[in-house]
Amino acid sequence: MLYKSTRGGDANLPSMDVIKQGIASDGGLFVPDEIPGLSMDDFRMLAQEGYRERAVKVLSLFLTDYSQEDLTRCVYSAYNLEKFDVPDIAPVLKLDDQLYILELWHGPTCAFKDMALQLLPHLMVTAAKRTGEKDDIVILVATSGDTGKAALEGFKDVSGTHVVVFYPKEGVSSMQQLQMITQEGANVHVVAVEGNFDSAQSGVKAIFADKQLEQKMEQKGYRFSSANSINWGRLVPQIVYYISAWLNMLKAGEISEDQLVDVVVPTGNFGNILAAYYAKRMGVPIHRLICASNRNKVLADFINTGIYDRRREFYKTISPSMDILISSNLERLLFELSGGDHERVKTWMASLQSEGQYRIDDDSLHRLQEVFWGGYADDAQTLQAIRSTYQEYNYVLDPHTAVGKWVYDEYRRQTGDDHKAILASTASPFKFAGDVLRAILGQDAVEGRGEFELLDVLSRVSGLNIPLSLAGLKEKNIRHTISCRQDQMKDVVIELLKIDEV
Ligand SMILES: N[C@@H](CCOP(=O)(O)O)C(=O)O
Repeated sequence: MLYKSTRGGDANLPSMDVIKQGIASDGGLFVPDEIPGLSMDDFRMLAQEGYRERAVKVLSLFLTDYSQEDLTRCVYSAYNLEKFDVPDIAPVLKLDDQLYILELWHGPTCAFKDMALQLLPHLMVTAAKRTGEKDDIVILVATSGDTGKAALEGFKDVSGTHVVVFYPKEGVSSMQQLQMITQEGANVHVVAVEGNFDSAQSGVKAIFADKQLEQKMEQKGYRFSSANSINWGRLVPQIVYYISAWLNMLKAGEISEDQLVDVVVPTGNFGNILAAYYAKRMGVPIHRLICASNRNKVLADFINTGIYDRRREFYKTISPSMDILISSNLERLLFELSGGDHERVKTWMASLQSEGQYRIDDDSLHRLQEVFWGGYADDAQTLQAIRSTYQEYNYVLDPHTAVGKWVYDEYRRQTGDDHKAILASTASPFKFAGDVLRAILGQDAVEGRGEFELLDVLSRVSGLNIPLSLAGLKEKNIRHTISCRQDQMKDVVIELLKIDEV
């Protein structure tokens, strides 16, 4: 399987190069030349297997230059009980006869990002080794809260790699910030950026595009890569869990082989729902992909109108990981919708850059709306979804998953669609204990309580254990205090890596 850029530049690259590179040299994103399929016989066989075997099978279809032994080693090193707190890795819980929750937060940082970022370091190091890479890989990450910590945890002390994470100073939850600024490891740096996630992501992309800096890096024996979902190595592991969720339901007799299901994904950067789209293209009988936005509803508006317009107010919400107005991965979907027309993709992306908006053609919009449905929930609706789900099912949602629940209920109300649905649950409620408790118990229960006291209260209310990685933060020292403006990010990287020193 070979890969090419959505913008027509790089082509015919094997997956190891694509994973090492992160982003294409023309600024586009790497996509596979074709999307492999799974037959019903494959599905029947995989239904009898565990998460790891399913992962090896799916990865082997996309990452064809990796040997079976390498993929097996990578997968077994990533998904095990030292890293995840349940043997199923990504369990599916039946909420009622209609809705199934795919819990993606049983990894070390309590967010769905672990599903890919526990694996990516192994894929990256294997790629470096097998291709005879001489340079150290410097991974730049922009985060709205979850990717940063997951990347730090995945890559910490991985030899031959360095990680620099940029997060919006006021734009992540207190627990997310604490997770990042206490990060240990000799090869990691965490930097707060003035502005929002889009500032951090645009800053990182500008650094990737800086050819002069690239040359200086080369002289120092460094090359850049990404751990965001712009890197194809982030997306493939995410396809696995949608396939696995459907297989779990099939095996449990909750659905039959030809029964279509809907998939609901709360998303900001569009990577998570795009992975579900690829799962559908591979043969999982998915009916609708329901894209759930928070008040920053640029994606929901796009799906409903075909106009992507980021020229709007940016809101800080209680689902901060989705506070995003420039959704990087949409570019890959645009490539698919346009039938692989990289000239059209380039025009849309250029318009986004220069005008802050673009409109897709009617054919592409029609194809988009055949598969996707978009809706949104504001903070009040998010809190209400947490409260009602708790009251009705005694199940505690985190605010991001609650956005998904609200939008799903709205979708059913508006369309009458009664397919069974899988809701991607993207984070543990303990990461957002204050807002979750405010929804369940009211403001008074939260007032005056510190972050760790809130964890205790949530544990009592939910009957769940506090994840050890979050409880343990109490004892950790703060190690990262640097902050900068977006226009200083490049200098910060130069300084941290000592690139200018002779
Ligand atoms: N929601 C993310 C933002 C970056 O998205 P990614 O999927 O491209 O890594 C976060 O929490 O950091």
